[in-house]
Amino acid sequence: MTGDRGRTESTEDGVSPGGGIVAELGRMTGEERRAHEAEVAEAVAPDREIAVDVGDTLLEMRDVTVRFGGLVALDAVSFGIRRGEILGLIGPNGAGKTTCFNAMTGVYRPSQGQVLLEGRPLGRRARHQITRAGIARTFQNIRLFGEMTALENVVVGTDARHRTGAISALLRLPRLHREEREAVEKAMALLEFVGIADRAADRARNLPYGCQRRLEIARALATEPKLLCLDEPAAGFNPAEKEELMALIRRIRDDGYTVLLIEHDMRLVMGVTDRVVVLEFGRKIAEGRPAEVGEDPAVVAAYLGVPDDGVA
Ligand SMILES: Nc1ncnc2c1ncn2[C@@H]1O[C@H](COP(=O)(O)OP(=O)(O)OP(=O)(O)O)[C@@H](O)[C@H]1O
Repeated sequence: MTGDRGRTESTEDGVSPGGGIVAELGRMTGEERRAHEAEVAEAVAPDREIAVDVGDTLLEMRDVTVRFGGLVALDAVSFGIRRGEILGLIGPNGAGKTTCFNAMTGVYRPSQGQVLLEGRPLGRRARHQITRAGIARTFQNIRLFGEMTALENVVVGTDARHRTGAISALLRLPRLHREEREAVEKAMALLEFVGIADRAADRARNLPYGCQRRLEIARALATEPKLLCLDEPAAGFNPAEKEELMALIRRIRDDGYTVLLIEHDMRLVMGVTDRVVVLEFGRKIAEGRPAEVGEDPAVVAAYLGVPDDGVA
């Protein structure tokens, strides 16, 4: 830390709200732009070598039961999420999808069973500890800091990774300055990755709905998760926006992340996922490749009469 003291880092140099970067992008040639995009991808997913291990189980739900009083919201549900895949979690309204997310992210404690991340039980860890352990999520109802800029919302996400303690922060030691600058650079790269760098300086509440959804994803990615859980990220999107979102989710996976996707829109689920788990009334009724699961009679029956908002 003493070695850092000689540096002339200032917090100002990183805290530009992003307008400069956007103008710079506009001036780039095609080749410069591609090189820049490669740098951005590198900043966004520094751990992309994890893709080498595609296939081993990252998270395991082992006989997980969640009860609310007399209601069994999840009934001995077991499935694994493999590293490097996009797993779809689908099922009619009230099937238990969000409860599954909540059990994974520490919002609810399973009444029975276990959630294991890389073979280790999450146990009674608090939500922030689970974020640090590597699970990030977005919400069905967007939850952003409306008065903060888009950039600030993502910087807040990077805080989960910071090592600077309260004393360093109070004394404003050099490591804090460095971390602040790195956080802003990383946040800018993430905004670019999700396609909203030009809105970096806008307050979150003033962003169009689609940008807010993308911002939530950027903020979740800022925690450098091993597992990214997306709860109905396409809700309220038109078909063109859904296509763009699917492309983004694939890019996230291709950059080395593992994605769990809750989605109502069957077409979206079938088009983007590697595997699908289907819940109905808190029970797992099917698991497999999207094409197989889509033809499973139990799944077809579960979805009969359920409007598929993906069909235009
Ligand atoms: N905090 C809670 N208290 C009581 N019951 C709850 C609670 N959360 C969920 N439930 C109930 O548990 C069941 C599963 O709900 P959950 O929200 O997980 O379903 P879902 O598949 O995500 O549905 P949707 O697609 O409508 O979001 C439902 O019957 C729901 O009413």
